[in-house]
Parts: sequence; structure tokens; C-alpha cells
Amino acid sequence: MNEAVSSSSLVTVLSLLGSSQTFVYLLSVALLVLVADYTWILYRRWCMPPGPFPWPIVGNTFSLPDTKPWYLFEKLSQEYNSPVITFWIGRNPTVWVNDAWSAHEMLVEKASIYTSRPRMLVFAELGIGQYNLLMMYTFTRAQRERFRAIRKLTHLGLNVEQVKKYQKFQDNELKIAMRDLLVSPDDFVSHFERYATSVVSIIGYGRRTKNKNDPILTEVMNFMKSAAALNVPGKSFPMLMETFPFLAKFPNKIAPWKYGLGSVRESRHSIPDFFLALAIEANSPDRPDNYSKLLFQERERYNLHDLELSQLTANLLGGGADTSSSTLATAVLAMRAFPEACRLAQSEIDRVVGPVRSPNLSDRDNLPYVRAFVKEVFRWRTVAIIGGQPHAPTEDTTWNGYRISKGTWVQGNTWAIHHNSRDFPEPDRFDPSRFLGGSNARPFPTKEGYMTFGWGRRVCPGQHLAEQGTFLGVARLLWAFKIEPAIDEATGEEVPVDIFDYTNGLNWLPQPFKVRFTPRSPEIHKAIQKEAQQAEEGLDMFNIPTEFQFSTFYK
Ligand code: HEM
Repeated sequence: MNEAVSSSSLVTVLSLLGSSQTFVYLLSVALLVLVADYTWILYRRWCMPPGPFPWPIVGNTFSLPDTKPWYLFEKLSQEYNSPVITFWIGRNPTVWVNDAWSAHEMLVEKASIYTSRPRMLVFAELGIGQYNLLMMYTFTRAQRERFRAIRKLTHLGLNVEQVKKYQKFQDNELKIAMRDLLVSPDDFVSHFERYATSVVSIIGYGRRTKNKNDPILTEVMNFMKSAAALNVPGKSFPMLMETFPFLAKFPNKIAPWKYGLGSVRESRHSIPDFFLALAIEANSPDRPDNYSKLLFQERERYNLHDLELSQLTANLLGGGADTSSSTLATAVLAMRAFPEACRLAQSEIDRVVGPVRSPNLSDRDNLPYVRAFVKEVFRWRTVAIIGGQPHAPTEDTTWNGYRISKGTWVQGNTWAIHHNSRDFPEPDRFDPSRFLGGSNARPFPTKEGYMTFGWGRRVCPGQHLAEQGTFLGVARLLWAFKIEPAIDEATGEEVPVDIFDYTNGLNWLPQPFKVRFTPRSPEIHKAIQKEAQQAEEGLDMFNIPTEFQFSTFYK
């Protein structure tokens, strides 16, 4: 009996020893892999632009602030005395470009190398992937050819000549926005959103968003805005998956950190995709000309996949609505906070345009101060605050002797670029004269004097449309309204505004603020109403309902 017990204990001890040996063995291998991996990271760090010391596995992720990481990258660039720095998100180095000259040198002068997007887990691989221009890689010849084709199709809808054709309805929608401001001035941001969404909806689908409760406006805009809010490098989910990519492999049911990303949503309709449904609807003969029709015509020639087609139209909403309206919200904040700039612009408009009609695009050449005002709006609080999605080099390259390997995540920090006091003295001061050769004017590597629309071959294809609309919007706001401090009803005091109080997100806008809009004269008041009425008539052909609603489209 005793013998039997002792021999079974011996077996247990031996097997424990065996398993602990296996454990020790596995642990040693893991440690070895970790050390080798970390050595490799440190070697890469040594070759790359400077930046904070990364930890094994997590890199610098946990030194990211909860919001607005662009301030941190600006600060690090100053601390390391280098416009270009490296910051490790997990095991992936991200390169942050913090001044205009380096951004130009890398992303414009070497545009053919920096055309690609890097591998992005959260917004590309778990999302729409390579069907959307925004995410497209250009590493292989096949990828480059597809990118060129999709970019060309995008330009077909947004090139300079095409954008001129949109002037009429863009102008009309803005005239209506001015009247909306007379009616409910406190809702100014939602009036801008309606205007901007309507313009891209007419372009894409030949129908306008007349009411502020149009589903495209309430649902799609909200969806796009939440996506932009989540799409900021950070230490919370879902972006934390970029640091720990294995977390993306869990099924969505048990992985709340994935926020549903990566799941296929089943349609209630015979058409599988919401934006495809809108495009098919827009392709009907009784709809006014629109971009969806053009895409259906080009479909065979470009061998377009359904999802490529739907994403080409969705990008108008995704790229053009939120950005354009938030830029106008920033313009209002600037007008409220910097009355002197406003006064100068208004006296120019009064001289050139007068009160009987509002300024339009044909006045542009005669309004140099207003043009400079618009440039300053684009610079002062640039809406795409980190220049949209990152770029990636398609081959190993260098900056200033530092190595930047193929596929590295390279992000232009537009905040830091436009906030650099060497290029823009007193950068928080809203000062249009810096674009007119005033004492604050400094050289800049681009002819526009700003980098609001990105760089190189990925530069925003909607730039002409956005510049045209922002000029019209800003000039008309200045012509129409005194934009003054709101008065607190309880205290009778002026309500202050904070020029730093902005939302967190890839496209930021001022947090809600109060301001008083007063028509600048009775004559102007009358002109706003008259022009809006004429505009309604001009837009009537686009007042068409849609059968589809985003919130009810999928099961
Ligand atoms: C004030 C308004 C706008 C701003 C500030 C803006 C800014 C930007 C920026 C910074 C990028 C990234 C560029 C890069 O990667 O280097 C971009 C890309 C893009 N924008 Fe805009 N945008 C605006 C309006 C528009 C409009 C009106 C449209 C279309 C109707 C549009 C469509 C797009 C598209 C499709 C891309 C992706 C291009 C690509 O990845 O190749 N944007 N935009």
C-alpha cells in the first residue's frame, strides 16, 4: 500500500516537475522573444526621428492624453527640438510632422512615396477596408492602379469645372441658411450643417436636405461625427486595439471594446448597402443630374464594385458635410472674438457690394480682405486638426538622415503646423492681415499659405468646393450680421467665449457657445428674406423624398 502511494506521488512529482519545466521553458522562450522584439524596437527607434522612450509592447500609448493628442505632439516636437518626432503606439512607430516645411518636404516633394495610407486596424481593416478611397493602400502596382482609378472618379465629381456647376445651388443653400439665422439664430450650427449636407447630397444624389430633421442629416451626419470622434489616436477603445491588435480577433459578441466594428450588417432590403441604395435611387431618370448617375455610367469602364460605387458617393457626405459646417462655426467664433477683423471686412464689403444684395463669387476678386479673412479661418482653427487620415511611405525613405520605413504611420499635425509662431506670429490671434503682407506675414511653402486640405496625392479632392462654399458663407455672414456678445438675461452681462474650447475629434469645432446675430440694417434684413425666397424657387427641383433611412435600413 505504502509502496503504491509513494510510487503515485513520485509520478505526480515527476509530472509536476515536467510541467513546471515546460512552463519554465515556455517562459524563457517568451522572455527571449520579448527581449529580441524590444531590442529590435530600440534599434528602430535609434534610426528614426527623436521622441519619447517606448516601453516594451505598449510603446508610448499610455502617455497619450485622454483628449486632443495634437497638443502633446506639438509639445514633444518643441521638447525634442525637432519638427518631426516618433511616438510609439504599441509596437508601431507613428511619425508626427509638426511644421509646414517638413510636411512640405516629406508629403509634397516626395508625394509619390508618401501616397499610401498605412495599415489601420480600426478604421480600415475592421471597417470598409479597401473599397473606400480614404483608406486605400498604394504599396503594390495593382493597388496604385486602383487608387488612381478611384481618385480619378472622385475628381470627375469634384474638379474645378464641375464645382463651378455647383455654384448656383451652393449659393442658394447659403442664402437659405442666412434666412434661417434670422429665424432661429441660436441654432446657427445646425443651419450650417443643413446647408453643407444639402450641398453634398444634391451633388451625390440630386436631392437636398431641406429640413433639419431629414434622416440624412440627423442620422448620417451623427454617424459620421461619432466615427470622427472615435478616430483619434488614444488610450481608450476602440483605438487601443491599434496597440493590442490581437483584441480585434475576438468575436464581437464577447468584445464590447470593438464597438461593433468588423461585423457585417444585414440589410432589410434587396440592396445590401445603404449608400448603394441611395445611389440606385438617385440613378432614376426623374432625378436631376447627379454624381451617382455619372458613376453608373462609368461603372463598366472602371469595373466598379458595388461597394466602391457606394463609398464614392458616401465620401461626399463623410468628407464634405461636417468639415464645411464646422469651418463656418469656427468663422462665427472668430467674428465674435475678434471684432476688429470683422469691422475691416465689413467696411470692405460695404464699399464693394452695398446693402441691396449679398456678396457672391463674382465679387471675390474685389474683396481681398475678405479672402484673407477666409484663409485665416482655415488656418486659425483648422477643422481637420491632424490633417485627416495618416499617410505612409511605399518604400523605405529618410527625413533629415532619420529612417522612415515603408508602411510607417505618418501624420501631419495641422494644429502644430498652423500654430507655429515662426510661421504665424501670435498664432492664437485671428489676424487676416498675415495673408496680406502685414507685419505678421511670413513665408510659407504653399501658395495658399495654409495646409488645411492635406498634402500631395492625397490632398482633399473637395478643396475647390470647400473653398468656394467657405468664401460665400463667410462673406455673406459678414455682410448680413453684426456678430456680437450674447447678453446673459439674468445678469445683463456679456457672455464670454473661449477660443480654446473645442470638441475632441478628427474634425473639431467649437463647443456650443452663445453669440448674438443682428441684421446690419433694415435694408439688409429685407435683402436676406428676398434672396432666400428666390433661392427656394431655384432649389425646388431638388425637393425630393428618399425611400431609405439609415436607422431602419439594416436588421
Ligand atoms: C473645409 C472643408 C474640408 C476640409 C478642411 C477637408 C480636409 C481634408 C483633409 C485634411 C484630407 C486628408 C488629406 C490627406 O490625406 O493629405 C481630406 C481628404 C478627403 N476629403 Fe476633404 N476636406 C474638406 C471638404 C471636403 C469636401 C467638400 C469633400 C467632398 C465633397 C471632401 C472629400 C474628401 C475625400 C474623398 C478625401 C479623401 C482623399 C484620399 O484619401 O485620397 N472634403 N480632406
